[in-house]
Amino acid sequence: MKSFTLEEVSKHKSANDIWIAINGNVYDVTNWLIDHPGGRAILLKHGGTDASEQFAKFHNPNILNSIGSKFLIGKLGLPQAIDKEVKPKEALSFGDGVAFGDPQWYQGVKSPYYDESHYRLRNCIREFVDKEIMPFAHEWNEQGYLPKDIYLKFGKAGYLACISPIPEKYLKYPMPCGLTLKTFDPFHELVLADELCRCGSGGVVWGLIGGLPPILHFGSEELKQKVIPECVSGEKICCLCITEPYAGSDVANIKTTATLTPDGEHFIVNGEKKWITNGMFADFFTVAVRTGGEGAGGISLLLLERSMPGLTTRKINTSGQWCSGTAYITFENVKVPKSNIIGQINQGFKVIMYNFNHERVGMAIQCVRFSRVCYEEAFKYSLKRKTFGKLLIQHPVIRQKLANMIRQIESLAVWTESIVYQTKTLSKKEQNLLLGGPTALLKAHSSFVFEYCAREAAQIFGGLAFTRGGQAEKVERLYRDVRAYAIPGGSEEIMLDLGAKQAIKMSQLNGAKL
Ligand code: HEM
Repeated sequence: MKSFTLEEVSKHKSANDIWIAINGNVYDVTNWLIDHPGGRAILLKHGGTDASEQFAKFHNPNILNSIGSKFLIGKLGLPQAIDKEVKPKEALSFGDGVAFGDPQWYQGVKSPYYDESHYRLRNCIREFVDKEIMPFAHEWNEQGYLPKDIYLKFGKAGYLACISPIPEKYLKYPMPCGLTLKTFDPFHELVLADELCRCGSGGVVWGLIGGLPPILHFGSEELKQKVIPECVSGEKICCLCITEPYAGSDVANIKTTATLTPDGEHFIVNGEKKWITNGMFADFFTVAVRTGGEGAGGISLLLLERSMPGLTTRKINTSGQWCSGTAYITFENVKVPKSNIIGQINQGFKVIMYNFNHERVGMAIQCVRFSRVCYEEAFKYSLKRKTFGKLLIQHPVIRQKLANMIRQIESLAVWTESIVYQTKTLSKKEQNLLLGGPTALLKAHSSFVFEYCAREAAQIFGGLAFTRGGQAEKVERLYRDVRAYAIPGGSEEIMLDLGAKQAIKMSQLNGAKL
């Protein structure tokens, strides 16, 4: 990149030719004068100068990577022709270094859960998110979908294979950062999801994560070959269709029917599904249907395809998660080959339940990072915004808010890691017995913490958090995304109730003297 001295920059300060230096880079903003949302006058006032400090007061630094990149013409060099090479100081921590803005183990605190392979994955995915996702999260949410390109990039880099670890025979691209299925553990999954959530958008995260687990764990080999390779490479998308207008957390009562044709070769599917994540973009639909009598024992899971006549998707306008394609889906006499059944007939409830704990822990992991994002953004802002002659952070009331966020985030993070460790070490049978209750309670706790942090961060940002885009972009968006963590995947109320009921059951099993 070309290098300019500040003296050279200072010669460009008229409306016809205006340069500004920000954070060591030089921008030619002549063509941006008319469009600049902060007005033309302020750019003219700072034309020809290093306006890094003033810029920091009013902007989300991300815009330098998105909008700013269009005007970037070079970097700010030293007055001498040759830049002196400055040796960076050995960083104590990984990331931005904001205490509690990243997990403790990034900042020198010892953890038993992570080894060199997790560090490597963390470093790769951070670079990917910073370059390919973070600068565009706002734009994608506003437009209401993720560009096809990002699925392909994410798939090609191997990350889609890490969401639920996929056997190597289905992978078109290798797992990232030298990982193999053999060395992969649930903490790699945690690191990946956690780092992905730094983008500060539940919509982006859900948009990228598809509904593969039922096929992966219970599909026939033929179905696996048909669906998994293309979904893991990012070419196709698979969604999970359980919830209906009449049955949300009450899964056992779904009404969509699948009736066998007289020749026994096909199912005819009729019914509706609601709030289906990725439903607008999906090529494959794993659909919970009623094939038998009432209740959990009459449910099966079927694979449907967009190309099947009678399947229609309609967009639902939601308050958050704007780019995850939430859909209302109708099935009118959709003819589905019998071989598209996932698992055994009338055993679908087990297939659905099989992944519930995994999904709930995943949501807790996301809530931990989203809470951190809210805290980190508010923390940074409180160090630059002044009110009543003092920085926000100098007001005890603001420090109280930040401290209350930290104590909740850290305790949630530690509990989440502890449960992830159980999923790594306990057998599936032991997990079913021991983890259902704690996982339900963790999931409920995580959305309470997330909601608290989003609220408090929004209060610190004030009016900026009431504005879409700009400095509080992430906080404003996450505040809207919170409901997607408090309701789906088992609402807070159902999770708390399940947790309490499991506590009673476990006490009896433990032989507690009650
Ligand atoms: C490459 C240069 C610049 C770009 C790309 C840029 C871009 C933007 C954008 C996109 C916004 C809308 C709010 C947001 O999304 O953050 C904005 C607002 C603003 N900008 Fe800039 N800007 C630049 C330079 C500057 C400079 C040097 C100043 C000087 C202080 C400035 C002052 C402002 C102000 C006061 C606002 C309004 C803030 C508000 O609504 O609260 N900008 N700018």
